[in-house]
Amino acid sequence: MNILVLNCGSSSLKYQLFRMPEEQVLIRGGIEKIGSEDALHTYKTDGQDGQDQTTSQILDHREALQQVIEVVTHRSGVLQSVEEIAAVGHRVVHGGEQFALSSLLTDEVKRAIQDNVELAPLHNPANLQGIEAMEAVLPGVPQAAVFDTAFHQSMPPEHYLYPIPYVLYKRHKVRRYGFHGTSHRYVSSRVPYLVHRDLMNLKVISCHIGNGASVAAIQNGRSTDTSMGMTPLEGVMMGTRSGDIDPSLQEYISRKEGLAAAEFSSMLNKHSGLYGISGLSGDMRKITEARAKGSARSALAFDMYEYRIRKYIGAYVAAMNGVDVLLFTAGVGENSPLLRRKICDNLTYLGLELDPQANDQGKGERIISLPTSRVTVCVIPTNEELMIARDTQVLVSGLESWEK
Ligand SMILES: Nc1ncnc2c1ncn2[C@@H]1O[C@H](COP(=O)(O)OP(=O)(O)O)[C@@H](O)[C@H]1O
Ligand SMILES: CC(=O)OP(=O)(O)O
Ligand SMILES: [Mg+2]
Repeated sequence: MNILVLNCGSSSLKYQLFRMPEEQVLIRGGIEKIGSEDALHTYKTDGQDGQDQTTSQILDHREALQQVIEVVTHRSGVLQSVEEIAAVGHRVVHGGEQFALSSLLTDEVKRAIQDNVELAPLHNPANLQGIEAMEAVLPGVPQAAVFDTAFHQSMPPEHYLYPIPYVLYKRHKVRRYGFHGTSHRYVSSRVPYLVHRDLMNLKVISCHIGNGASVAAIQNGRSTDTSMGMTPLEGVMMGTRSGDIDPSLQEYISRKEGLAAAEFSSMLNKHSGLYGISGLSGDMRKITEARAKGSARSALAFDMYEYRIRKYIGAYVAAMNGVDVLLFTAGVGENSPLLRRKICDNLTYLGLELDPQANDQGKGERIISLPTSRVTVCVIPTNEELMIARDTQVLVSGLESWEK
């Protein structure tokens, strides 16, 4: 069975086509700058060394998906026709309180995603566009939604409520939801394979450090707390997002700078974080390079970023009354030995002993602490797309009309 997995952003789209249950990736690709004259589509088929790319005018997600289907079924030679796509799985960022699990897409589920647009205005509209465009391009093909928020629905109320008037939760669902759940679920599910212990008896702190970044406390296999909140802005410092700030800054800065609410929100989401402090970039590779060349502002940005992640780790050790496994994942977490070392060098009070060689030189899924360490530190490359393909396979296999 071939399953197409889609991650639709506001101006981008990432996709992978899986052959299931073998879990073989037949083709992976992405389109950037959707809505412009020079949208860029890059893709790579299984076994191919380099990657192919084309630029063309792509005005919306429907056109983008038509091009994906055209590449998958014709240009790349991966499939012969669209008939060979058995199901589609979508990353949906905000599922609100309705979804603790992935779900087949029905009109009711789509309405629920629409209802949550207000809670994730940057993400959910693009996810819905992708779903509707796919319905038009592949009518009748079953589709599933896999929610970033679902894994964190296990948080208890004392962790997910804000200490503000309770009526706001009742009236408007103002609470913490948490994100990157598909990634935290995937990487924590890999822990038993690495440490040979039962996840049900482990306290795990999972650091998903990519463009967006979040830390999760996972106890007995379930998320008990996580750093992102009602939106993906709360928590640690990120590439361009501030993470936690004093809420009074809004009133003060808006008055001083004459900013409207939307402008203030845009400042926190797009002009803050590593980018805001360094004045250079939100990309950790550029910050690391500039820091090495002596840029004081990039060094400051790096130190703040590391410190704010470490504070959350400390908080979650306290929250769970201990930690057995500390794991790093996503673009920065997987690829920055420097960040991992700086974090771990300041956690020795936990009895944590990093293995410098394994941290610097190893590749892929691995333990990077010494055998004597009281906390096992791991790097586990995330694979949200595989998780989405697996959930979609399970969901469509249960369909009565299922014939493929
Ligand atoms: N070798 C590396 N060293 C440090 N940071 C890296 C490296 N490779 C990628 N990154 C960082 O990973 C981030 C992107 O992470 P990713 O998980 O792909 O994000 P997203 O899925 O949110 O777009 C960027 O900030 C990028 O700089
Ligand atoms: C929810 C979220 O922050 O996602 P991303 O890291 O892909 O921006
Ligand atoms: Mg990501």
